[in-house]
Amino acid sequence: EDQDAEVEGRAYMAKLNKEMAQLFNRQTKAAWAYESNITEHNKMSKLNVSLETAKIVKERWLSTIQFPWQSFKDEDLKRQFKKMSILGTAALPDDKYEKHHDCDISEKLAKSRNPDELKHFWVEWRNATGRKCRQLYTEYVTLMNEAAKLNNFTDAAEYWIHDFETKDFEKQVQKLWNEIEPLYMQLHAYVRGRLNEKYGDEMVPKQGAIPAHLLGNMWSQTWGNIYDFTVPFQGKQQIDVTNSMKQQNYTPLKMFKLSDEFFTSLNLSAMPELFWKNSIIERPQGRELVCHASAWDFYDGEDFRIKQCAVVTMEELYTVHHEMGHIQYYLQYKDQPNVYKEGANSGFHEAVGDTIALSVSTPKHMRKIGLLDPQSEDDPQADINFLFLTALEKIAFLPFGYLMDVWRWGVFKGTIEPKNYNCQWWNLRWRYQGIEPPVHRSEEDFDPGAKYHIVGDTPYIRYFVSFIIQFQFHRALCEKAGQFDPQNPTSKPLHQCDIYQSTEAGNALGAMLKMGSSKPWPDAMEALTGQRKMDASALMQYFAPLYEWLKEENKRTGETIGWRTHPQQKR
Ligand SMILES: C=C(C[SeH])C(=O)N1CCC[C@H]1C(=O)O
Ligand SMILES: [Zn+2]
Repeated sequence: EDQDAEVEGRAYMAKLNKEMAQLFNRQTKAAWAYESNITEHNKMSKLNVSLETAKIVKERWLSTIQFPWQSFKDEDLKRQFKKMSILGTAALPDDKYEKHHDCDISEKLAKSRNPDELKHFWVEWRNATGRKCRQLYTEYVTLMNEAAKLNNFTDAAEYWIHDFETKDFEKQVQKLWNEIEPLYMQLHAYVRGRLNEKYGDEMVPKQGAIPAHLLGNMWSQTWGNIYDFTVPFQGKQQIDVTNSMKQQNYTPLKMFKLSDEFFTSLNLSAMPELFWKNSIIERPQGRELVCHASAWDFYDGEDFRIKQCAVVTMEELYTVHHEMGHIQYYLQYKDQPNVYKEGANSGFHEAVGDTIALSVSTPKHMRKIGLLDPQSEDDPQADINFLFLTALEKIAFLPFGYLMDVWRWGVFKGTIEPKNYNCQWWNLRWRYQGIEPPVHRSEEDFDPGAKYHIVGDTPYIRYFVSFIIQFQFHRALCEKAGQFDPQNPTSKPLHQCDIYQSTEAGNALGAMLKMGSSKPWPDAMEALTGQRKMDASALMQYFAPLYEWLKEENKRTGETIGWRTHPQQKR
């Protein structure tokens, strides 16, 4: 009768996928209504719909786990049952589920060159956000661990890591970081040297950690905003194309159309009419909304949206491509059963747009689309400048992308206790990023809570994974586009590759994206790159010329590599 159970299971799963699609469509609509117009009414209806959805999902889960799916013959049907037998936070009783979805905070970004003003923004932001959330966060951690245990996980760390379907995942990401750390140390030493020149020994000690508020980003997670005074060779072609975009009257819509055209040039899907009708690409007047950029799948195969308060800058042009990458993934796997409508793993979903942006950001491509003077040529110094700007976005990010969930895994496992939340946060920030707070911090503060993803319950290691695998994707696509030769990697440098208009590359990317999560991610990785593991070699190959330059330059100027002194407790 196992045979009958499998036949019945197949019909059951087909029906369940259709029902889940409708449930998720309704839930996503309610979430969109709230996040695009924050009112008490929209908040309550989002919550009610979430509770109703959780109740139905839990009922279906109870019948799903009744099936003897582990003994089914059909591997694909088994995979669908396996995925559907993880209930997640819907396992929580209603009153607890409700509390788990609170403490959402919109975020703004601050940039200036006045250290006192920066310090003010840095401190005030944390007083207005994280500090208020510490107690709630502690309760959230308890609930998350409770939900994890209801799903037969030891704690929420195991539940989150389970998503990557990779045994020894934590070891793999630690190994990747160890391979990249020497490059990060060189970049850190060079940037600290420039900050020391600008702000002096008192504020930026030559051998110490870098004060967090001077790096051009509220969380010191990317350093692109201080490119102007840290660039290796001044006076070269201006690769920050923000001014060109403004001079050419770029609008947010034009930025999205530019990105759409890149995808169609690869023979990938154009954005459907509904996307242009339903998306929010500029901050609307007269209402509160969550401005953190996001891409939405409404699980009906037609309705896909981006919500972004886009402004005309180069940084935002990259975010546009990042979000459009999510939508492209949704479009490519829209015919999969509902249960497979996700990335091969969550890092894949974050990597698609960034991979495209690696081509878009090249001076070669910027000249093609008229944002860079066509006469300007790629002399070796301009080339280093370009690699340096990309490193400020990609290499500077890696320790932050790594430590965010190292801290949270510790919190969920209980190795980081509430009484040490902030102290352990700064220990990790010092150890991995070589930064320190500009003012004294105590356990009255809750600095992790100043980051959207921490209070928004969004895992973060996906971005670390994305920043590694996007270079593997880029290398494979460049090879297919005839713009990189693995036998002779320096003949066509990887960082100068632009896959624009290559249908070979686009077809290969599309084939991987169409899979959704229907196969374990190593199969998807292999389909595009021929590799079955995450591998830092593509990233190291991309940045090799910069790495060599940094080592020579830091030796020439006698920079100390690393940060000797422990965080001085600021008065
Ligand atoms: C753009 C998004 C939405 Se999925 C984002 O949260 N990112 C993209 C890169 C890192 C991370 C962040 O902003 O912290
Ligand atoms: Zn994303």
